[in-house]
Amino acid sequence: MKIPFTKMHGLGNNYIYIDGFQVHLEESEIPQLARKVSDVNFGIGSDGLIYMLPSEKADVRMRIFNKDGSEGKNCGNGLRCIAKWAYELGYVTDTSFQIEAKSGIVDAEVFPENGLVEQVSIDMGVPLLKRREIPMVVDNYDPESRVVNEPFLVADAELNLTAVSMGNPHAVFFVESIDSSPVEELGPIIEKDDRFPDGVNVEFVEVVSGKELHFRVWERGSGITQACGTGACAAVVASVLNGYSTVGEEITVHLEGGDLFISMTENQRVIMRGPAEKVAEGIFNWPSI
Ligand SMILES: N[C@H](CCC[C@H](N)C(=O)O)C(=O)O
Repeated sequence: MKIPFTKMHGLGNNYIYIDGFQVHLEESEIPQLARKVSDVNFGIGSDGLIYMLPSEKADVRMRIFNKDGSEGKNCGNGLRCIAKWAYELGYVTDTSFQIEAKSGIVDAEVFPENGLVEQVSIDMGVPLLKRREIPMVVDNYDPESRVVNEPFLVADAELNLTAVSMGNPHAVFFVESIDSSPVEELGPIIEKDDRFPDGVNVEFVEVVSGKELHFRVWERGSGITQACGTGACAAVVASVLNGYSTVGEEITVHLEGGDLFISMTENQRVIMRGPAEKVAEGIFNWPSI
């Protein structure tokens, strides 16, 4: 089976995109296809696969699969690239429209120039903050309680956890210096920690000021990536919860691949603005299983 694909990235967080308006994938083969296309040696090379589809609830639907084949519930960089792609392909004609992700529906706005989209704004909605919503194991905690600057001991390290769900789970740790943050050492351990029954994306954040954060990430199912849109949103929410940042102010998040501009509104909605870039188009030879 020859599958047309487009490779796009948001600040270096890159995926292989397949247009489900044109290509039908068998449900059972998608995880293996995601693993295959993500493999830089035996496939194409990416952080995962994103499948754009028609939606019955919104203008277009996004399904995201990590490098390991697991399906994510949301993807900020993916949403911006889907918004770009859907507009440029003519599946949407307005510059404001809705995208359905597994975790819910978001409002997207594109800013086309000569029919091409480079910048996208997404209203990511309201974060989920209750321990049971992250989700985290509650044990002897109140399931309705929030997890803000809570001691979190792991692998002999004494960290302080702020947990945020942007439809997908994030463990945010504030550190003195992003350059010495233990992403490689602790990311894979925390990702699979039993306290997170669905696994977790792991972010380390250095506060430069209330309006500027440095950020590194170990993504659930993909490992270290150059950027994580939902993670950057979670970092901003965590910064507000910890009193470093202020609601209503736009915060610059410096990720390894570049900057995202994120604000949390008075009614707790998280607005993310940033780039979406197309790298290549091609045909993937997929021996249907
Ligand atoms: N690894 C994430 C999905 C991708 C999120 C990230 N690439 C983004 O831009 O938000 C998860 O399993 O929840």
